[in-house]
Amino acid sequence: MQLNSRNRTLDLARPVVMGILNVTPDSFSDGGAYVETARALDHALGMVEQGAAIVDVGGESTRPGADPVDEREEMARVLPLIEALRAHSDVFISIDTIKPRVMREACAAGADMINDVMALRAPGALEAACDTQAAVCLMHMQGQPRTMQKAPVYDDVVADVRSFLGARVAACRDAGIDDSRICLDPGFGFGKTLEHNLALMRNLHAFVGDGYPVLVGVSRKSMFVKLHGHDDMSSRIHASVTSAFWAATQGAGIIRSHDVAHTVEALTLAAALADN
Ligand SMILES: Nc1nc2[nH]c(SCC(=O)O)nc2c(=O)[nH]1
Repeated sequence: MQLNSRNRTLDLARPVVMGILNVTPDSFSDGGAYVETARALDHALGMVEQGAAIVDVGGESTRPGADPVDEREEMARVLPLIEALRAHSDVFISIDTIKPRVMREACAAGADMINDVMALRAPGALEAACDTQAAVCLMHMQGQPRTMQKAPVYDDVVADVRSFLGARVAACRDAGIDDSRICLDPGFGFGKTLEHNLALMRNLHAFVGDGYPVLVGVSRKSMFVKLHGHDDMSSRIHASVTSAFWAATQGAGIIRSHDVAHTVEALTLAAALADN
């Protein structure tokens, strides 16, 4: 299994880690820590050193309740970092954005992948993904970040999310985006209760069976607070790393994580235990 962009191929024979780099003042987990480009670059290169195969750059927080950011501000945050990172590393760079203009400018600056929590539904997003020839991650979200956690409801969350992603894949094909550039993501915490998230985790093999690399993003998310009945960062990190191990055993291809070194270790153990 691999993921192609216009001039890079990501080998997914074994699951890889996508290191999260939020250059946003309000990101829930590390908001504001890496806003200056030099510090952000340092952190990105550190994650590469720890074994990240992808660095996911985000300029707009999509945590529940987050305020939207205009595209000029978002580009001001992400483009200097993408340019600097491209100049210092050949790591796969993804841009975590829903805005077509930001997609285009980020790819022109050196990004290889568009990570879109709206699955290219914004007007112009499919065209941007097609024209840039970037790899794309299509993620499921029910509703909008500001309100998605109010009362999410599904007939059958696994079937509903798979059906949505299937429809988005069809839209990508119609737009001329090759299957080899697509990965899929159930969107943990994006319009899901704890029970919905657990059902999706339990059924990751079904998503894997749909034939596209599966990206899993549970890192430091509040679903673990509800599961464990208490909230501290180390507890969220332990649960995230354990989930990474589980996802790897179920065939996930990409694990999105704030804690790269620990997640790389979990995937190394999963590979060692697999009969491959
Ligand atoms: N593909 C993908 N992209 C994401 N961007 C965020 S933003 C909130 C956070 O960093 O937890 N979450 C995800 C995720 O789960 N999947």
